[in-house]
Amino acid sequence: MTTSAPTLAFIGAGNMASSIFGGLVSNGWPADKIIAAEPAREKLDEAEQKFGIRTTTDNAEAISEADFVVIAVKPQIMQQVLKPLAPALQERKPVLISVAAGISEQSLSEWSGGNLPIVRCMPNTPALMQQGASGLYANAHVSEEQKKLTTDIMNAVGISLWVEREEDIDNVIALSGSGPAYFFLMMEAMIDAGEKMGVPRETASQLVAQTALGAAMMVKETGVDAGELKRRVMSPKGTTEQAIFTFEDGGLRELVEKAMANCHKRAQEMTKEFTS
Ligand SMILES: NC(=O)C1=CN([C@@H]2O[C@H](COP(=O)(O)OP(=O)(O)OC[C@H]3O[C@@H](n4cnc5c(N)ncnc54)[C@H](OP(=O)(O)O)[C@@H]3O)[C@@H](O)[C@H]2O)C=CC1
Ligand SMILES: O=C(O)[C@@H]1CCC=N1
Repeated sequence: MTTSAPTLAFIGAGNMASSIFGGLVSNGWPADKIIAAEPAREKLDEAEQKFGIRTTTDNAEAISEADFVVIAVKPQIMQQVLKPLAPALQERKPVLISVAAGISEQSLSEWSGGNLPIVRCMPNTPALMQQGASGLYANAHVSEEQKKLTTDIMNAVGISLWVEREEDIDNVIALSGSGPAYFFLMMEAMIDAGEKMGVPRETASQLVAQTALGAAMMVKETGVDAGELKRRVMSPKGTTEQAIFTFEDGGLRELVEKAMANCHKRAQEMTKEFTS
C-alpha cells in the first residue's frame, strides 16, 4: 500500500480490531495512517508498541481525520458509543464500517445521525495472519470507489466477499465470523486426545496445527471437494475410516448443522435485542 492509503480510525482496539490493524500493518499498510481509540490506555500502549500505529483515548479525535471508521466495540455498547460520535461523523462523513454482530444497518444509521455510507463487515480473527475471511454489505450511500477501497482494506488481511442482502451477514457469522472457534475447538480436542495418548502437548499441538493448515490449503488450492479429499485419506479397511465412522455415528454432521443454526439464530435475536 502506498502513502496514498486512506486514513483508518478504529473505535475499540480489542480482539477483532487489533487482528485487523495488526494484519494491515504486517502487510505494509502505513502505520501512521491508522489510529485506534478506546478508553483503556494499556491496550493502546500495547498496540502502539506492537504495530507502531497512532492511538488516542478520545474517539471523536480519531474520527476527525479518518476516511474510514471501523467501529469494533461489543454490540451491547454500540449505541452508547456511537450516538455521541454522530456530530464528528456527520462533520467528516467517512465510511462507517461496523464489524459488530447483530447490529443492523438501520440502527447504525440512526445512531450515527443518518445518511452516512455504512458497511457492515463480518471479519474473523485470522485477519491477524492476513488469512481472514470477511463478508461485506454496503448501504445505498456507499459509492463504487468506497466499495473498492473497503475491499482493498479487507483484502489486505485475507479475502472478502460482498453480499447483496443484509441478512446474509448472519449466514457469514455462522460460517466464518464465528468459524475459527469451531476449528480451534476441534484442534483443542485433538491436542487433548493426543496428550492422553502420551504425546507431549507441544508436539501434539504442532502436528495438529500443521495438519489443519495443510488440509485447509488442499481445499483452497486444489479445488477438489472436501468430501473427496476426505475419501482419499480413508484407505479401505484402514485406520482413518475407523475415526470417520466414529464421527459419523456420533452425529457430527447434525451437530455442526445445529451449532451453526444456533449461531445464526443468536445473531438474529441480537439484531432484535439491540434495535432501539
Ligand atoms: N472476536 C471475534 O472473533 C469477532 C468479533 N466481531 C465483532 O467485533 C466487535 C468487538 O469484539 P471483540 O474484539 O471480540 O471484543 P473486545 O472486547 O475484545 O473489543 C472491544 C473493545 O472495545 C473497547 N471499548 C469499550 N468501551 C469503549 C468505548 N466507549 N469507546 C471505544 N472503545 C471501547 C473495549 O475496551 P475494554 O476492554 O477496556 O472495555 C475493547 O477493547 C463485536 O461487535 C463483535 O461482534 C466480529 C467478528 C469476529
Ligand atoms: O461471538 C461473537 O458474537 C463474535 C461475532 C463473530 C465472532 N465473534
